[in-house]
Amino acid sequence: MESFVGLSGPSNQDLESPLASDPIPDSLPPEAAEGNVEYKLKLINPSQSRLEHLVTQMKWRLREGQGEAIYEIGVDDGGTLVGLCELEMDASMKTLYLMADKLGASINILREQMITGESDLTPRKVTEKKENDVSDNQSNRPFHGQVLIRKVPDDQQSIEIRVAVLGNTDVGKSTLLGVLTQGDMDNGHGSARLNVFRHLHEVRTGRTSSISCEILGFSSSGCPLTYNTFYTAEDIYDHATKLITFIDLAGHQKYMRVTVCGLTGHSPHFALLVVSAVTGVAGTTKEHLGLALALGVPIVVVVNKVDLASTYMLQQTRHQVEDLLKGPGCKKACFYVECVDDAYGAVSMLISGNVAPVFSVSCVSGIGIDLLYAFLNVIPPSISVKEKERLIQLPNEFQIDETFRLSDVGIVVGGLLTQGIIKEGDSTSVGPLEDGSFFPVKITSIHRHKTPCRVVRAGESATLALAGCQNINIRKGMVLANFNSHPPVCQFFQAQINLLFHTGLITSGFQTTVHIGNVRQTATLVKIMGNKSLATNDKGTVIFRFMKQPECVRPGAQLLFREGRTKGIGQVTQVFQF
Ligand SMILES: Nc1nc2c(ncn2[C@@H]2O[C@H](COP(=O)(O)OP(=O)(O)OP(=O)(O)O)[C@@H](O)[C@H]2O)c(=O)[nH]1
Repeated sequence: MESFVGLSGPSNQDLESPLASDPIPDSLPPEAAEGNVEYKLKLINPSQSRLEHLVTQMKWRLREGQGEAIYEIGVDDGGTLVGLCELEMDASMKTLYLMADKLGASINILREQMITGESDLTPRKVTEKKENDVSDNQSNRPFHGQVLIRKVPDDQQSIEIRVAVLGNTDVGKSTLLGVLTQGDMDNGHGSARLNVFRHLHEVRTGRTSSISCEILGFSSSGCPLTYNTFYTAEDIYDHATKLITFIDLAGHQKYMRVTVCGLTGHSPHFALLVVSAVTGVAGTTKEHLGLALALGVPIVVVVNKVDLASTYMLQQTRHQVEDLLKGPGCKKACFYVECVDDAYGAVSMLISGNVAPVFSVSCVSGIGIDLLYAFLNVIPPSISVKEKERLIQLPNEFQIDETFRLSDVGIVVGGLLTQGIIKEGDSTSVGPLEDGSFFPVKITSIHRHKTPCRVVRAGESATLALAGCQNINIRKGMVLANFNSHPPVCQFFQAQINLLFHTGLITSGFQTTVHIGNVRQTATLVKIMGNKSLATNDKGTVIFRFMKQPECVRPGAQLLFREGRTKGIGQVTQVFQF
């Protein structure tokens, strides 16, 4: 484990010269056998058997991308942008439409660009003339096409991505979500954020204190579906082939606990780290970045409020962001997204892990918002299809992070299904109770995004109405699981930790708030293996004991702990079954 930027205490980051952003590559990396990206040099007049093979291949790429595949046309397997003349490109696109049509998939042309030479802007000639070449009598202008193919898997309503929104207080996180999901600009005085707030005191103070989720849909042609055109979340959910769920988190230090819970409990695929162009990297920015990195959540930076910043200010902020991202534990280069092509290119860079895309936007003038939409339309889930399928095969486990008692429905719980599949009408059990036991319950109805549905699969969040548990005290941190599958309930667990910051030494008896998934509880450090104490940056194997009730914790789960300025991260290595 490395020490993480922003979680390693209050020391100042080293301010060296800014890291230059990487130039856009002239060729693509070689085609990967796995994944959802396929390179095709050309697709001209295929025979029937070749067409069938191409359709099977497209189906496979769509499965790899969990419903989305990217086709790069005019590119050879090695990644060289060879290019096609206009007629070849048209013929290839016709074949691509035919292939997609056979699968009932939609096609969205992301870009069709002319390939130019490296040193000058002269279009590169297609040098090789193949047997099937139809380029005669055509201009030799070679094109490269990038196409998004989308087919929502039969057992899903839409392709879903969860995006956490992080950043210091007042940088415009709630406003940005308001603008993206409502489709209307802000007035600079908080008009756009009103729909995102959950509590009256948030409306009064303008400060987020709780976690709120907002959805943004995309149609199969890539159009954003917002409340500007749809009245309800249900309408958006019904019409979207892709759905982004934003998790708006609190920026103020006072609500850091809520922010940590949102990150650990909602398992976001990506995080938008919002920075104000005016105030730069300030307040909780570093700590939020550190939290996301510790949990392995890929980061996209959004520099907001560019309408208020002078060119000098914006440059200063960009330099600060570059310094922050190249710091220890992060080590990423910035990629500034300036046009739609960059927005699409930023996706593969984000996935490579070494680069963080940086958008510059204004929620008031609307600058850069279209680029964010373009990017969000094409981001893929950050877990592989194999991992998703593995999780679906496991016994059910639904992590509860919200509970409600509704007069007409009874007890309703909200949370994330981390493994397995649950269906309406299933019998399961809820726990652990104070004595570590589970209590049988029935799932009477399921809602996703305020819409009724019958099935939830691993990786999806939902709200479930439960019957048979009126007298049970259901709390956040509990799980729904089939008791026969022996969910790992423990009071004591072992973890490998990295103490990121503490003013002195921690020894046995030290108490801290531990976050593991939806679990948040004070725990006592009862033993440090092979050592008496740990200081800042020390790593060690320790045993924790939950102070109150036992919890359901799985070996391998990531762990965060904090108490005042003390911070640490780690991984559960063993649980001592209750
Ligand atoms: N001029 C301008 N003002 C903006 C922009 N984005 C947000 N604001 C204003 O900035 C203020 C703070 O915005 P919020 O969305 O509440 O900020 P936040 O990051 O969610 O703050 P917390 O909830 O405390 O974490 C509001 O008055 C917004 O109108 C922008 O791009 N330009």
